[in-house]
Amino acid sequence: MIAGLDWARVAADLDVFGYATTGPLFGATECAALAALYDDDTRFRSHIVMARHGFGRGEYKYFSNPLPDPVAALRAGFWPHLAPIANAWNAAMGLAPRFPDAHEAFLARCHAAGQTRPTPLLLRYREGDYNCLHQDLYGEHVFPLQIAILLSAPGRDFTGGEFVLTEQRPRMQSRAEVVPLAQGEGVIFAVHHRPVRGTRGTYRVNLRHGVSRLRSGRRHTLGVIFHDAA
Ligand SMILES: O=C(O)CCC(=O)C(=O)O
Ligand SMILES: [Fe+2]
Repeated sequence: MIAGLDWARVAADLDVFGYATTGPLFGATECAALAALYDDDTRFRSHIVMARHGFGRGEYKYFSNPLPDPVAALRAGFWPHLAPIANAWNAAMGLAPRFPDAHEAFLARCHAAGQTRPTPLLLRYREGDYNCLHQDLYGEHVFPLQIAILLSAPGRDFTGGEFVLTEQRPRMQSRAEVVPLAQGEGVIFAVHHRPVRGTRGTYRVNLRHGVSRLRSGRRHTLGVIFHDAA
């Protein structure tokens, strides 16, 4: 399913918009099974109630190792496709880090720098909940792309609760995008910066992502971040 994506389209969308949708990655049954893990506290290393930190309203939990098979499979499966894009982005932005062919090798680099805690997470929102615009940076080592997968069915399980991205361009006003997702679909997006070609060369734009307020229902998401956390 990952290898079967139209990777030329994904790479082009990432370069033009800073994000790309994946089409369905999981069916409704797999989505429900992943969302149901939320209540199994043996699977997680920490639980964050967003309102306590000023992050918004709603909650999330970071998985502990070993990651559930589908989550580990997403990290390993997307990596070989995303690493070349990330390398091209860092080259264009004048950032030194380059990413190895195997995700394990990048994780070893994170771990050696003290970023040892796994970052994939499950999020749960209820009516009135939202996720403030943010960036998932957890230390010096950053993989510039991440994925969020919608596990709930929009319109049926919840209304509102749109995935939003903003892009802050140097000395210009910010631009917003709302990303429509189907149940089981993912969005690949820039964690922090992305390169944009201008008339005077390439510059970096700063991205943030979040979720607009749920009008009704309940929404679960799976977040896949490729760097581990300090
Ligand atoms: O719930 C969402 O769609 C966004 C989740 C998120 O912030 C993330 O996966 O990093
Ligand atoms: Fe996030």
